[in-house]
Amino acid sequence: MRAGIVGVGFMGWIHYLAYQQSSKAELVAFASRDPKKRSGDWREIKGNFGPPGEQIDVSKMSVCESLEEMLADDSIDLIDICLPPHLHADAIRSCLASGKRVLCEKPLALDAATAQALAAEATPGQLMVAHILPFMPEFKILVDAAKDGRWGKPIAGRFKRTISPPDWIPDFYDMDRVGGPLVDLQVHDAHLIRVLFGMPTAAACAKQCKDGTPKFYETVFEFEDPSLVVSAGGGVIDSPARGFTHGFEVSFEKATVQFEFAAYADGSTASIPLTIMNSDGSVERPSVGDGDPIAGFLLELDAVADAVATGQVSPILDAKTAADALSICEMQL
Ligand SMILES: NC(=O)C1=CN([C@@H]2O[C@H](COP(=O)(O)OP(=O)(O)OC[C@H]3O[C@@H](n4cnc5c(N)ncnc54)[C@H](OP(=O)(O)O)[C@@H]3O)[C@@H](O)[C@H]2O)C=CC1
Ligand SMILES: O=C1CO[C@H](CO)[C@@H](O)[C@@H]1O
Repeated sequence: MRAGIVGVGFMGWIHYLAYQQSSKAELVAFASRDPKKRSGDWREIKGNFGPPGEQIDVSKMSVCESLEEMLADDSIDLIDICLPPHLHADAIRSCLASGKRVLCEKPLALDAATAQALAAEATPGQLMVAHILPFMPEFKILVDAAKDGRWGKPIAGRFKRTISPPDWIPDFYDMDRVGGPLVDLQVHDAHLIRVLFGMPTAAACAKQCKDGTPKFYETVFEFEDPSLVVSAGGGVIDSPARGFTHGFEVSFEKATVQFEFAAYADGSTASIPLTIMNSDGSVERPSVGDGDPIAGFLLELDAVADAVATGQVSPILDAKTAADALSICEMQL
């Protein structure tokens, strides 16, 4: 698969690193407004995981000033949209109109109705959404187990995702530009909940707001099956001390699976490693690799390349499921 990235920021850089490791997906182009980045100087890119940006070799790539310029290149199979959320819908529509396939970073759009419309406008398999959790080894085991039934059905889940104030993201609480912590952050867990448990029918959400946008919340979801016990919590705490934490405890009929990771401002980390508590009382701690954050993105891009090659899109990348994730976020507004 020959891909071109639009938007060279944190995710553009992380995707770039994953393309370098892929044998299925090749990055052949990128579009950036910034002449420095077009010259290969990506050193000022900042994010909250992975290595810092570097000087990259652009000599074998098609370097564009705009998405439109990249869309004119017939040799590109897929546009990889790494733009801020408020630009996703227009960029996707331009790509669809040019007949390009698209991988768009989460959230698919700023609201569920737009996301559903985009999913409907795309031809089958044309639009995919980069929800990363199901490709991260600690989370992938949940999706694999729900699919193959190794521990029976998933019956309960508690999900947590909390960050410090994301001062590096302009307009974070603006629902028309980023969407705040529900749409920008909890959407990861919302997508996972949708994949594992199906679509909730209602949500009871306790929340604190900033300028009318939910900032910190704890939510219990209802499903058609009243026996499912599923909750998600987190948001933004008022301190830079703990930059990021995420985790879960998910019960299947025959096993409970636990994981948590936290990164602190002093450079320390803490974790509950992936742990499986079997109903017979045994405890397992499966190996999940060396913790390289690029590993999940590599699996994600390879799954996208497989979809482009075969026409069969993994349900994890499905645009309608990504739109459902936004509906789950909106249930809590
Ligand atoms: N899957 C995950 O774990 C994560 C996903 N994300 C998602 O990835 C997406 C991008 O986020 P992130 O990389 O952090 O954002 P950044 O701000 O770091 O990068 C976005 C890039 O888009 C381009 N851009 C910004 N504004 C404009 C504009 N007005 N017009 C055209 N281009 C613009 C810029 O690139 P240039 O200078 O090259 O034009 C900018 O560097 C978001 O949807 C976010 O939610 C973010 C973090 C983690
Ligand atoms: O996972 C993430 C970490 O937090 C950021 C701020 O909400 C998100 O954009 C990102 O998707």
